[in-house]
Amino acid sequence: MSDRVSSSSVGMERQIEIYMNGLQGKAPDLPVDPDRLRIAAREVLDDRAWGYLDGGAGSGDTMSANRAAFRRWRLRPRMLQGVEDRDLHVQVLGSTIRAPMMFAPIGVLSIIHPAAEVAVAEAASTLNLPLVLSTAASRSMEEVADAQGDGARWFQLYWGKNDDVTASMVERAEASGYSAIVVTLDTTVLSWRDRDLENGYLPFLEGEGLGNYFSDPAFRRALDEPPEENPTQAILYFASMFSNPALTWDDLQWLRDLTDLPIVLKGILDPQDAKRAAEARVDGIIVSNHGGRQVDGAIAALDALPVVADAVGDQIEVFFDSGIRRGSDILKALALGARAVLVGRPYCHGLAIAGADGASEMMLNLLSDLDLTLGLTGCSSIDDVTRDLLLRADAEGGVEI
Ligand SMILES: Cc1cc2nc3c(=O)[nH]c(=O)nc-3n(C[C@H](O)[C@H](O)[C@H](O)COP(=O)(O)O)c2cc1C
Ligand SMILES: CC(C)CC(=O)C(=O)O
Repeated sequence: MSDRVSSSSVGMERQIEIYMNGLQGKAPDLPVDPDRLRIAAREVLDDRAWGYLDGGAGSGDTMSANRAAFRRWRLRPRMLQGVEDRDLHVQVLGSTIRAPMMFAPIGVLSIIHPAAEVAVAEAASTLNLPLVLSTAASRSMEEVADAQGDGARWFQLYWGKNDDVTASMVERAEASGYSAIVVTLDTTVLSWRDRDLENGYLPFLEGEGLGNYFSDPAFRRALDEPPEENPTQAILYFASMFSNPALTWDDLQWLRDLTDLPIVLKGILDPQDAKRAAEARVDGIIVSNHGGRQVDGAIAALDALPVVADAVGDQIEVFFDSGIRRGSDILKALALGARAVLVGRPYCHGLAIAGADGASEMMLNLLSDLDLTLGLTGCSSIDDVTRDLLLRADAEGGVEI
């Protein structure tokens, strides 16, 4: 038995900080409840930016399904497991990270906060959690890398129609210290998005979120005039080339030959695709439906996770996003086969309200919730989180034991 009389952890430290502030009459800067945080973010954003951030494809059915899927799994905690010292570290693509959580790639953050991706990089640096930076970042990937310092970062690639631009993006990512290329597969075209269509709004068409393209030498070479002199031409060129619906599995070899960095495919939902990814010698996959933003009526990402994880076994690493809001959601995703999860909209809610501090506070709260829930279920490390922890619930949330 341990002879220590007190224990501490990121979760307890955060609780104590919040309760001590409360004693002095100081409320947390952000709502702790992710649903209330979302509503608070809505108050500070204009209708068009809000519609873009919060919206999904079509009816929003898949966004709702993402959340509902978490409720169909219940945790069965174990007692007296000696959980005083908890270790949240995990190995991803050969590196150790502080906890199985990352900032998901979200484009055009200039519509959420003027400091955009630079603020998110600062938040990632403060918390020592990895950032996955979008190709459609409002700021150049080099500026974001400088803001993050030596923290872990991956670069998300929109593999477009101009091979020179794709190669240039990958070279720049290598040169500025990004340690993996995440290729997003589920956005071959932009989906039918009711709210953006009703608002007649796409941030890119107003020049938002193109800083990383506008700073790219190959992108600039493809234009007759520099984007500063003729933004309209640059924007239209971006819209025509940013993605490439003609790509097939055979094209992956081109990318594999282009870089020695690990490659992770984002947007996998089908076990056959997962197997193809393993055959294609990529290093990982992200089970994701893009936060319900692409295929209206697509299956919940969490429903896809266990089948996909089983299909690839230990051949490649499996990550997860779409609908993560709470520590228990992360535990469920880990138990169903994910090595780590990506968090999307919630950190943007924090960013909208309080910039870098808001994004880091939201992620710290989630990290704290994860730490405490891990211990409360009887686990001391991420390796302890196995499928035995979960039971499948029926539609009413009941469980047959
Ligand atoms: C406003 C917005 C922009 C996004 N931009 C990108 C992007 O540029 N590249 C990408 O791979 N995924 C993008 N995504 C998808 C996220 O990376 C992630 O898959 C999704 O947000 C996860 O779901 P969640 O928001 O429910 O956590 C975007 C999502 C949102 C909400
Ligand atoms: C289309 C991209 C540039 C941004 C994105 O992934 C999204 O809006 O979901």
